[in-house]
Amino acid sequence: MSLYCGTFFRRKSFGCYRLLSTYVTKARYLFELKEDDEACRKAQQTGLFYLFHDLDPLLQESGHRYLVPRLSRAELEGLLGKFGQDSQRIEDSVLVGCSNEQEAWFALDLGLKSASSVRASLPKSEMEAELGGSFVKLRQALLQLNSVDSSLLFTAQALLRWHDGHQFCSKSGQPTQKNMAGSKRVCPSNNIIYYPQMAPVVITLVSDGARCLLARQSSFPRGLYSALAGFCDIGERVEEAVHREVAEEVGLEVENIQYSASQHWPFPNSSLMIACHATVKPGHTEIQVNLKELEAAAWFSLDEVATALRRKGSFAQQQREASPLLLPPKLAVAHHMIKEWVEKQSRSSLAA
Ligand SMILES: NC(=O)C1=CN([C@@H]2O[C@H](COP(=O)(O)OP(=O)(O)OC[C@H]3O[C@@H](n4cnc5c(N)ncnc54)[C@H](O)[C@@H]3O)[C@@H](O)[C@H]2O)C=CC1
Ligand SMILES: [Mg+2]
Repeated sequence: MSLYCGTFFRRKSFGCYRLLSTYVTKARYLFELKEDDEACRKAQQTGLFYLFHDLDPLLQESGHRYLVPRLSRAELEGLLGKFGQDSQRIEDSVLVGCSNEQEAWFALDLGLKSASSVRASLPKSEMEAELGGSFVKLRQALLQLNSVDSSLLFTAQALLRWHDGHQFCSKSGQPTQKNMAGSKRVCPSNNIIYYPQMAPVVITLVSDGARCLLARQSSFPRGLYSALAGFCDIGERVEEAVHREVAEEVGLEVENIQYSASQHWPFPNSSLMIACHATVKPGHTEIQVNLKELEAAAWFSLDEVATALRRKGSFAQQQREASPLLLPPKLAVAHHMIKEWVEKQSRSSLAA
Protein backbone atom coordinates (compact mmCIF):
# COMPACT_ATOMS: atom_id res chain seq x y z
CA MET A 1 0.00 0.00 0.00
CA SER A 2 1.43 3.41 -0.85
CA LEU A 3 0.36 6.83 0.31
CA TYR A 4 -0.11 9.51 -2.35
CA CYS A 5 -1.64 12.94 -1.73
CA GLY A 6 -3.96 11.64 1.02
CA THR A 7 -5.22 8.87 -1.23
CA PHE A 8 -4.46 5.17 -0.97
CA PHE A 9 -3.90 2.84 -3.92
CA ARG A 10 -4.75 -0.77 -3.18
CA ARG A 11 -4.01 -3.80 -5.34
CA LYS A 12 -7.21 -5.53 -6.34
CA SER A 13 -7.33 -9.31 -6.56
CA PHE A 14 -7.35 -9.22 -10.38
CA GLY A 15 -4.14 -7.24 -10.55
CA CYS A 16 -5.07 -3.62 -11.31
CA TYR A 17 -4.99 -0.68 -8.91
CA ARG A 18 -8.06 1.03 -7.58
CA LEU A 19 -8.12 4.44 -5.97
CA LEU A 20 -9.45 4.57 -2.43
CA SER A 21 -10.06 8.03 -1.02
CA THR A 22 -8.85 8.94 2.45
CA TYR A 23 -12.46 8.94 3.58
CA VAL A 24 -13.14 5.42 2.27
CA THR A 25 -9.88 4.14 3.78
CA LYS A 26 -10.85 5.59 7.16
CA ALA A 27 -14.36 4.14 7.00
CA ARG A 28 -12.96 0.68 6.13
CA TYR A 29 -10.39 0.92 8.94
CA LEU A 30 -13.05 1.83 11.54
CA PHE A 31 -15.23 -1.01 10.27
CA GLU A 32 -12.31 -3.44 10.74
CA LEU A 33 -11.72 -2.21 14.30
CA LYS A 34 -15.39 -2.71 15.15
CA GLU A 35 -15.44 -6.25 13.73
CA ASP A 36 -12.02 -7.52 14.86
CA ASP A 37 -11.16 -7.39 18.59
CA GLU A 38 -7.46 -8.17 17.98
CA ALA A 39 -7.10 -5.35 15.43
CA CYS A 40 -8.81 -3.01 17.89
CA ARG A 41 -6.58 -4.11 20.78
CA LYS A 42 -3.57 -3.37 18.55
CA ALA A 43 -5.00 0.06 17.68
CA GLN A 44 -5.24 0.82 21.41
CA GLN A 45 -1.42 0.56 21.59
CA THR A 46 -0.92 3.56 19.31
CA GLY A 47 -4.25 5.35 19.79
CA LEU A 48 -5.23 8.50 21.64
CA PHE A 49 -7.67 8.60 24.56
CA TYR A 50 -10.35 11.13 25.55
CA LEU A 51 -11.01 10.91 29.28
CA PHE A 52 -14.37 11.20 31.05
CA HIS A 53 -15.39 11.11 34.70
CA ASP A 54 -18.98 9.98 35.29
CA LEU A 55 -19.79 11.10 31.69
CA ASP A 56 -18.17 14.55 32.06
CA PRO A 57 -15.30 15.09 29.56
CA LEU A 58 -11.82 16.25 30.57
CA LEU A 59 -11.36 19.83 29.28
CA GLN A 60 -8.69 22.50 29.60
CA GLU A 61 -9.58 26.19 29.70
CA SER A 62 -7.81 28.42 27.19
CA GLY A 63 -9.13 31.99 27.32
CA HIS A 64 -12.85 31.84 26.52
CA ARG A 65 -12.54 28.43 24.85
CA TYR A 66 -12.17 24.84 26.01
CA LEU A 67 -9.47 22.58 24.58
CA VAL A 68 -9.99 18.82 24.64
CA PRO A 69 -6.80 17.02 25.74
CA ARG A 70 -6.10 13.51 24.49
CA LEU A 71 -3.71 11.10 26.22
CA SER A 72 -1.32 8.68 24.55
CA ARG A 73 -1.28 5.06 25.71
CA ALA A 74 1.92 5.68 27.72
CA GLU A 75 0.40 8.75 29.45
CA LEU A 76 -2.76 6.78 30.23
CA GLU A 77 -0.83 3.83 31.66
CA GLY A 78 1.17 6.29 33.81
CA LEU A 79 -2.06 7.86 35.11
CA LEU A 80 -3.69 4.50 35.86
CA GLY A 81 -0.54 3.35 37.65
CA LYS A 82 -0.67 6.41 39.94
CA PHE A 83 -4.20 5.39 40.97
CA GLY A 84 -3.37 1.71 41.51
CA GLN A 85 -5.00 0.49 38.28
CA ASP A 86 -3.38 -1.71 35.66
CA SER A 87 -3.47 -1.27 31.91
CA GLN A 88 -6.28 -3.84 31.57
CA ARG A 89 -8.63 -0.93 32.38
CA ILE A 90 -7.83 0.54 28.95
CA GLU A 91 -9.95 -2.22 27.39
CA ASP A 92 -13.04 -0.51 28.88
CA SER A 93 -12.59 2.28 26.33
CA VAL A 94 -14.84 2.76 23.30
CA LEU A 95 -13.80 3.64 19.75
CA VAL A 96 -14.98 7.10 18.66
CA GLY A 97 -13.06 7.79 15.44
CA CYS A 98 -9.65 7.96 13.80
CA SER A 99 -7.37 10.44 12.05
CA ASN A 100 -6.61 10.48 8.32
CA GLU A 101 -3.42 8.63 9.22
CA GLN A 102 -5.40 5.83 10.94
CA GLU A 103 -4.53 6.79 14.47
CA ALA A 104 -7.53 5.44 16.40
CA TRP A 105 -9.32 7.59 18.98
CA PHE A 106 -10.95 6.13 22.07
CA ALA A 107 -12.95 7.43 25.02
CA LEU A 108 -12.57 6.05 28.53
CA ASP A 109 -14.64 6.87 31.61
CA LEU A 110 -12.72 6.46 34.87
CA GLY A 111 -15.46 7.80 37.09
CA LEU A 112 -18.51 5.61 36.52
CA LYS A 113 -19.79 3.87 39.63
CA SER A 114 -19.31 0.12 39.34
CA ALA A 115 -19.84 -2.79 41.70
CA SER A 116 -16.46 -4.26 40.73
CA SER A 117 -13.30 -3.15 42.57
CA VAL A 118 -11.17 -3.51 39.40
CA ARG A 119 -13.47 -0.95 37.75
CA ALA A 120 -13.40 1.44 40.73
CA SER A 121 -14.36 5.07 40.16
CA LEU A 122 -11.12 7.07 40.39
CA PRO A 123 -11.12 10.23 42.54
CA LYS A 124 -12.14 13.22 40.42
CA SER A 125 -10.24 16.10 42.00
CA GLU A 126 -6.97 14.12 42.31
CA MET A 127 -7.24 13.17 38.65
CA GLU A 128 -7.95 16.79 37.66
CA ALA A 129 -4.87 17.94 39.58
CA GLU A 130 -2.79 15.24 37.90
CA LEU A 131 -4.08 16.04 34.41
CA GLY A 132 -4.15 19.85 34.63
CA GLY A 133 -7.78 20.06 33.50
CA SER A 134 -11.33 19.66 34.77
CA PHE A 135 -14.16 17.24 34.12
CA VAL A 136 -16.92 19.60 32.95
CA LYS A 137 -20.64 18.95 32.26
CA LEU A 138 -20.92 18.76 28.46
CA ARG A 139 -24.05 20.94 28.36
CA GLN A 140 -22.22 23.70 30.26
CA ALA A 141 -19.21 23.54 27.94
CA LEU A 142 -21.23 23.55 24.70
CA LEU A 143 -20.72 27.17 23.73
CA GLN A 144 -16.97 27.09 24.34
CA LEU A 145 -16.20 24.06 22.15
CA ASN A 146 -15.56 24.02 18.42
CA SER A 147 -17.94 21.96 16.26
CA VAL A 148 -15.46 19.12 15.59
CA ASP A 149 -14.67 18.63 19.29
CA SER A 150 -18.30 18.90 20.35
CA SER A 151 -19.44 16.33 17.79
CA LEU A 152 -16.75 13.87 18.94
CA LEU A 153 -17.58 14.41 22.61
CA PHE A 154 -21.33 14.02 21.86
CA THR A 155 -20.60 10.60 20.31
CA ALA A 156 -18.21 9.56 23.07
CA GLN A 157 -20.58 10.54 25.88
CA ALA A 158 -23.57 8.84 24.21
CA LEU A 159 -21.61 5.61 23.72
CA LEU A 160 -20.22 5.58 27.26
CA ARG A 161 -23.70 6.26 28.67
CA TRP A 162 -25.20 3.45 26.58
CA HIS A 163 -22.60 0.93 27.82
CA ASP A 164 -23.11 2.03 31.42
CA GLY A 165 -26.86 1.44 31.10
CA HIS A 166 -26.64 -1.92 29.30
CA GLN A 167 -24.44 -3.97 31.61
CA PHE A 168 -27.04 -6.76 31.86
CA CYS A 169 -29.05 -8.79 29.36
CA SER A 170 -32.74 -7.84 29.56
CA LYS A 171 -33.76 -11.45 28.82
CA SER A 172 -31.37 -13.58 30.95
CA GLY A 173 -30.38 -10.98 33.55
CA GLN A 174 -26.72 -12.06 33.07
CA PRO A 175 -23.86 -9.54 32.64
CA THR A 176 -23.25 -8.61 28.98
CA GLN A 177 -19.77 -8.27 27.46
CA LYS A 178 -18.56 -5.31 25.40
CA ASN A 179 -16.61 -6.02 22.21
CA MET A 180 -13.22 -4.31 22.10
CA ALA A 181 -14.43 -1.28 20.07
CA GLY A 182 -17.63 -0.87 22.08
CA SER A 183 -19.84 -1.10 18.99
CA LYS A 184 -21.97 -3.82 20.65
CA ARG A 185 -22.51 -5.94 23.78
CA VAL A 186 -23.23 -9.65 23.82
CA CYS A 187 -24.92 -11.87 26.43
CA PRO A 188 -22.68 -14.96 26.72
CA SER A 189 -25.57 -17.12 28.00
CA ASN A 190 -27.85 -16.72 24.95
CA ASN A 191 -25.72 -14.81 22.37
CA ILE A 192 -28.18 -11.91 22.13
CA ILE A 193 -26.34 -8.93 20.65
CA TYR A 194 -27.19 -5.41 21.84
CA TYR A 195 -26.25 -2.43 19.67
CA PRO A 196 -26.08 1.23 20.82
CA GLN A 197 -29.34 3.00 20.05
CA MET A 198 -30.50 6.51 19.18
CA ALA A 199 -34.10 7.71 19.47
CA PRO A 200 -35.35 9.45 16.30
CA VAL A 201 -36.74 12.94 16.98
CA VAL A 202 -38.39 15.22 14.41
CA ILE A 203 -37.82 18.95 14.69
CA THR A 204 -39.97 21.14 12.49
CA LEU A 205 -39.80 24.81 11.59
CA VAL A 206 -43.35 25.72 10.60
CA SER A 207 -43.90 28.76 8.37
CA ASP A 208 -47.05 30.51 7.14
CA GLY A 209 -45.15 31.99 4.20
CA ALA A 210 -44.22 35.23 5.99
CA ARG A 211 -43.68 34.22 9.64
CA CYS A 212 -42.25 31.20 11.43
CA LEU A 213 -43.59 29.44 14.48
CA LEU A 214 -41.33 29.13 17.52
CA ALA A 215 -42.13 27.67 20.91
CA ARG A 216 -40.68 27.32 24.38
CA GLN A 217 -40.87 24.81 27.23
CA SER A 218 -40.86 25.99 30.84
CA SER A 219 -37.45 24.28 31.29
CA PHE A 220 -35.80 26.48 28.59
CA PRO A 221 -33.62 29.43 29.66
CA ARG A 222 -35.68 32.64 29.97
CA GLY A 223 -36.51 34.17 26.56
CA LEU A 224 -35.37 31.16 24.50
CA TYR A 225 -37.65 29.93 21.69
CA SER A 226 -36.96 27.00 19.35
CA ALA A 227 -38.60 24.92 16.61
CA LEU A 228 -41.14 22.21 17.54
CA ALA A 229 -39.49 18.92 18.51
CA GLY A 230 -40.83 15.52 19.42
CA PHE A 231 -39.87 11.84 19.62
CA CYS A 232 -41.08 9.60 16.79
CA ASP A 233 -43.59 6.98 17.90
CA ILE A 234 -42.80 3.37 17.09
CA GLY A 235 -43.88 2.45 13.56
CA GLU A 236 -44.16 6.06 12.43
CA ARG A 237 -42.64 7.56 9.27
CA VAL A 238 -40.81 10.89 9.61
CA GLU A 239 -43.65 12.70 7.78
CA GLU A 240 -46.25 11.17 10.11
CA ALA A 241 -44.23 12.20 13.16
CA VAL A 242 -43.98 15.79 11.85
CA HIS A 243 -47.76 15.97 11.24
CA ARG A 244 -48.57 14.47 14.66
CA GLU A 245 -46.08 16.51 16.71
CA VAL A 246 -47.20 19.84 15.20
CA ALA A 247 -50.86 18.89 15.71
CA GLU A 248 -50.22 17.74 19.31
CA GLU A 249 -48.14 20.72 20.36
CA VAL A 250 -49.77 23.71 18.60
CA GLY A 251 -53.01 22.37 17.08
CA LEU A 252 -52.08 23.05 13.43
CA GLU A 253 -52.00 20.92 10.28
CA VAL A 254 -48.91 21.15 8.09
CA GLU A 255 -48.04 20.35 4.48
CA ASN A 256 -45.01 20.68 2.14
CA ILE A 257 -42.65 18.89 4.51
CA GLN A 258 -39.05 19.38 3.33
CA TYR A 259 -36.05 17.64 4.88
CA SER A 260 -33.36 20.11 5.95
CA ALA A 261 -30.60 18.44 8.01
CA SER A 262 -29.93 16.03 10.86
CA GLN A 263 -27.87 15.96 14.01
CA HIS A 264 -26.93 13.57 16.78
CA TRP A 265 -27.99 15.17 20.07
CA PRO A 266 -26.84 13.53 23.34
CA PHE A 267 -29.13 15.39 25.80
CA PRO A 268 -30.65 13.88 27.89
CA ASN A 269 -30.08 10.63 25.95
CA SER A 270 -28.97 9.88 22.44
CA SER A 271 -31.38 11.32 19.83
CA LEU A 272 -31.13 11.54 16.07
CA MET A 273 -32.64 14.96 15.32
CA ILE A 274 -34.32 14.99 11.87
CA ALA A 275 -34.92 18.61 10.92
CA CYS A 276 -37.70 19.56 8.48
CA HIS A 277 -39.36 22.72 7.18
CA ALA A 278 -43.14 22.69 6.74
CA THR A 279 -45.93 25.16 5.96
CA VAL A 280 -49.43 25.53 7.36
CA LYS A 281 -52.48 25.33 5.16
CA PRO A 282 -53.36 28.84 3.90
CA GLY A 283 -55.49 30.72 6.41
CA HIS A 284 -55.04 28.07 9.13
CA THR A 285 -52.64 29.86 11.46
CA GLU A 286 -54.43 30.02 14.79
CA ILE A 287 -52.19 28.43 17.43
CA GLN A 288 -53.68 26.35 20.23
CA VAL A 289 -50.81 25.62 22.61
CA ASN A 290 -50.79 22.26 24.38
CA LEU A 291 -49.83 23.49 27.83
CA LYS A 292 -48.87 19.98 28.95
CA GLU A 293 -45.95 20.12 26.49
CA LEU A 294 -45.18 23.79 25.94
CA GLU A 295 -45.19 27.02 27.92
CA ALA A 296 -45.79 29.25 24.87
CA ALA A 297 -45.75 29.31 21.07
CA ALA A 298 -46.04 32.26 18.70
CA TRP A 299 -45.54 33.42 15.12
CA PHE A 300 -42.43 35.58 14.60
CA SER A 301 -41.80 37.92 11.66
CA LEU A 302 -38.71 37.74 9.44
CA ASP A 303 -37.50 40.99 10.97
CA GLU A 304 -37.83 39.71 14.56
CA VAL A 305 -36.03 36.44 13.81
CA ALA A 306 -33.30 38.03 11.66
CA THR A 307 -32.61 40.59 14.43
CA ALA A 308 -32.37 37.82 17.05
CA LEU A 309 -29.98 35.83 14.81
CA ARG A 310 -27.68 38.83 14.39
CA ARG A 311 -27.44 39.43 18.14
CA LYS A 312 -23.99 38.73 19.56
CA GLY A 313 -23.00 37.75 23.10
CA SER A 314 -23.65 34.86 25.43
CA PHE A 315 -27.10 33.72 26.56
CA ALA A 316 -26.54 35.29 29.96
CA GLN A 317 -25.56 38.63 28.35
CA GLN A 318 -28.60 38.60 26.07
CA GLN A 319 -30.85 37.75 29.02
CA ARG A 320 -29.38 40.66 30.99
CA GLU A 321 -30.05 42.96 28.05
CA ALA A 322 -33.66 41.61 28.10
CA SER A 323 -33.55 40.65 24.41
CA PRO A 324 -37.15 39.91 23.36
CA LEU A 325 -36.22 36.69 21.54
CA LEU A 326 -33.31 34.32 22.18
CA LEU A 327 -32.52 31.56 19.68
CA PRO A 328 -30.80 28.16 20.13
CA PRO A 329 -26.97 28.14 19.94
CA LYS A 330 -25.15 27.69 16.60
CA LEU A 331 -24.34 24.07 17.47
CA ALA A 332 -28.01 23.06 17.59
CA VAL A 333 -29.76 21.95 14.40
CA ALA A 334 -32.66 24.25 15.39
CA HIS A 335 -30.31 27.23 14.85
CA HIS A 336 -29.35 25.91 11.42
CA MET A 337 -33.02 25.61 10.34
CA ILE A 338 -33.94 29.07 11.60
CA LYS A 339 -30.96 30.56 9.73
CA GLU A 340 -31.93 28.65 6.59
CA TRP A 341 -35.50 30.01 6.82
CA VAL A 342 -34.26 33.61 7.31
CA GLU A 343 -31.95 33.30 4.27
CA LYS A 344 -34.73 31.90 2.08
CA GLN A 345 -37.25 34.54 3.20
CA SER A 346 -34.71 37.34 2.69
CA ARG A 347 -33.94 36.11 -0.85
CA SER A 348 -37.63 35.92 -1.76
CA SER A 349 -38.41 39.36 -0.31
CA LEU A 350 -35.47 40.83 -2.34
CA ALA A 351 -36.75 39.14 -5.49
CA ALA A 352 -40.31 40.47 -4.94
N1 LIG B 1 -30.59 20.02 18.83
C1 LIG B 1 -31.64 20.82 18.77
O1 LIG B 1 -31.65 21.80 18.01
C2 LIG B 1 -32.86 20.54 19.63
C3 LIG B 1 -32.96 19.34 20.32
N2 LIG B 1 -34.10 19.05 21.03
C4 LIG B 1 -34.17 17.73 21.70
O2 LIG B 1 -35.29 17.02 21.16
C5 LIG B 1 -35.74 16.08 22.11
C6 LIG B 1 -37.24 15.95 22.03
O3 LIG B 1 -37.90 17.17 22.29
P1 LIG B 1 -39.18 17.23 23.26
O4 LIG B 1 -39.94 18.43 22.86
O5 LIG B 1 -38.73 17.12 24.67
O6 LIG B 1 -39.96 15.86 22.88
P2 LIG B 1 -41.53 15.53 22.96
O7 LIG B 1 -42.34 16.67 22.45
O8 LIG B 1 -41.72 14.18 22.31
O9 LIG B 1 -41.85 15.46 24.50
C7 LIG B 1 -41.09 14.70 25.42
C8 LIG B 1 -41.96 13.58 25.99
O10 LIG B 1 -42.06 12.55 25.03
C9 LIG B 1 -42.13 11.27 25.66
N3 LIG B 1 -41.19 10.36 24.97
C10 LIG B 1 -41.55 9.53 23.97
N4 LIG B 1 -40.49 8.82 23.53
C11 LIG B 1 -39.42 9.21 24.26
C12 LIG B 1 -38.04 8.84 24.27
N5 LIG B 1 -37.53 7.92 23.43
N6 LIG B 1 -37.21 9.49 25.14
C13 LIG B 1 -37.70 10.41 25.99
N7 LIG B 1 -39.00 10.82 26.03
C14 LIG B 1 -39.86 10.21 25.18
C15 LIG B 1 -41.88 11.53 27.15
O11 LIG B 1 -43.12 11.48 27.80
C16 LIG B 1 -41.33 12.93 27.21
O12 LIG B 1 -41.70 13.62 28.37
C17 LIG B 1 -35.20 16.55 23.46
O13 LIG B 1 -34.31 15.55 23.93
C18 LIG B 1 -34.45 17.83 23.18
O14 LIG B 1 -33.24 17.92 23.91
C19 LIG B 1 -35.17 19.91 21.08
C20 LIG B 1 -35.10 21.12 20.42
C21 LIG B 1 -33.93 21.56 19.69
MG1 LIG C 1 -41.83 18.69 22.05
